[in-house]
Amino acid sequence: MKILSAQQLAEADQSTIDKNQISSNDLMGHIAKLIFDKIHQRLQGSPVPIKIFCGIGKNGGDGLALARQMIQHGYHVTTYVTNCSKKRAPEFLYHYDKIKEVTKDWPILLSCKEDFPDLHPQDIIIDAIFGTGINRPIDGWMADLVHYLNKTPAFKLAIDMPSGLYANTPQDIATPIIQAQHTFSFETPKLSFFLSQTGKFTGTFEVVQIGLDPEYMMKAAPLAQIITPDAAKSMYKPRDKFSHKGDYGHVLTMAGSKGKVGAAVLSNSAALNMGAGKVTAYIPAHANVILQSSLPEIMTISSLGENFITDFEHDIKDITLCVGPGLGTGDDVSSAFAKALSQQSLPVVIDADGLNILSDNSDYWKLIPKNSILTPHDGELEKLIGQWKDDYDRLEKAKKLSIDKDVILVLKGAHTIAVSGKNLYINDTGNPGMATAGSGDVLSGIIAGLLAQKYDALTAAVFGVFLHGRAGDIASQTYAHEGLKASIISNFVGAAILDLFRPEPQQPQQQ
Ligand SMILES: NC(=O)C1=CN([C@@H]2O[C@H](COP(=O)(O)OP(=O)(O)OC[C@H]3O[C@@H](n4cnc5c(N)ncnc54)[C@H](O)[C@@H]3O)[C@@H](O)[C@H]2O)[C@@H](O)CC1
Ligand SMILES: Nc1ncnc2c1ncn2[C@@H]1O[C@H](COP(=O)(O)OP(=O)(O)O)[C@@H](O)[C@H]1O
Ligand SMILES: [K+]
Repeated sequence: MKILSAQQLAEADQSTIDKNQISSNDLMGHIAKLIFDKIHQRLQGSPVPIKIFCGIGKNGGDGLALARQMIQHGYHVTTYVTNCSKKRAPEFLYHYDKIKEVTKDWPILLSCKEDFPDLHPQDIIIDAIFGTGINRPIDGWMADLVHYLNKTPAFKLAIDMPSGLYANTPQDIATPIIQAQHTFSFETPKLSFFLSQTGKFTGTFEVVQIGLDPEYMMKAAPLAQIITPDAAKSMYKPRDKFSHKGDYGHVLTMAGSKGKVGAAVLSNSAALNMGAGKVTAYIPAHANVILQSSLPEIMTISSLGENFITDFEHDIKDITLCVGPGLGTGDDVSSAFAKALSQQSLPVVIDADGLNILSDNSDYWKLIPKNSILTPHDGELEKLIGQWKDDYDRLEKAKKLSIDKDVILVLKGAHTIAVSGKNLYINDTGNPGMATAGSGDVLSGIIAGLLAQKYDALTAAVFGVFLHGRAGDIASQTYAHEGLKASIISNFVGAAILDLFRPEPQQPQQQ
């Protein structure tokens, strides 16, 4: 699913109106009905007090159109209008007028702090103050209103976006922004929903397909794409009946050091769980027994170094190299890392200490095969690209590195983002239970497992991240977030694959 900018969404809106010969007012009425249906499905006519706060732009118009639907269906609605400017959108004025048809209670105008209504914890607050048209921080008494709404424990539902949040440009998050519990986002989510500084303001979010012009949507160059379950499913390659293990590649991991052999166990085991035909662990000598007894399915090659890998010699052909988990960064390890890389021509996976070695030895960049996949968390990323000003700067710097070095970056986080040149692929699976030691090692093994099975590098990165997160989601239904461990996530990779083919849950019937 494409993520478009606020400007593109406004153009798509205009193009829809132009082509379908639907007026902007009617489109807004249509959207209000879609949102009403979703709210009605949950509230089922409950007499809970609903307070809708409307701005004076189109977002406010959406709020007024929704208020009309809700009043018509017998909900207890009070509508407020933030009277902050004389410059009211025509759509706002139209729906402001239309509300007269369903109620004698004219919307209450708010112009200063003294006008703020009493709020109660059981109220439902609908935020339709600003949407994608916000162009500066909210200030004055409107800032007080946002703080006032944020202070109440009442449930806050944002229309299109939490007011105050920008869709796709940097902002100071200390400025007033509605903290919503849930957001209905029109047509696509906005880029800010997925970034660590701004994503928290939406609460959970849901995309409402409002039927914007398909031609515009198809042609528009996205800011980023979200990997949907359907997209992930289309990446899957089923196995051939008459295949053998040689058809599914050979992962060779270069991982582990004294005290961090578990990292090697986790990445090797994940490569197997992902379906690599063969897996060999290249490890420090002391780790041999540990690997052989914990993973009977793998083969091992011991380095001469007892506690660290100090060299790289093997006689197997056509390997997919996965290097870095728990490796250490000493001089001997670094030269073994360089030697391993210099023997590769196909994409490799570089994680953890592999990335740290690379940051310390810029001349090693030339050894990295084109389309290799680098999987930094933010600490490792900062060493690679330097400090960033904000989340958008982080993405720009990552794009530059990806282009300059011809590699794919997997920026790990709550929404992991794969960066391939100027293209961004955002992951929407996973949960905070995955913030646990070793879950990144599992990801590196999964991606290497896919590369070995001849998934192209970008697919291996994007699909691997999707499956890793989905495995964590399915496992957390049994283990809760707290009980998730990296090895459990790894053991649920198969369940994540099966889940790709689970039938869609039936939507409840509308009344
Ligand atoms: N394609 C789409 O995405 C569609 C969007 N619609 C709605 O239209 C919204 C965008 O509408 P608008 O462009 O009218 O924008 P908004 O409703 O977000 O408000 C913009 C108005 O507020 C003013 N303003 C901006 N920042 C302000 C601030 N900090 N303090 C005070 N005033 C400020 C602007 O000058 C402008 O007058 C979307 O969020 C959505 O709710 C739908 O109704 C139709 C389809
Ligand atoms: N809050 C979260 N929500 C979803 N996924 C998460 C969250 N926190 C971490 N993860 C995922 O868990 C993994 C952690 O990797 P990493 O930090 O390298 O851990 P380690 O070094 O312990 O292996 C990444 O894939 C990351 O995307
Ligand atoms: K809003």
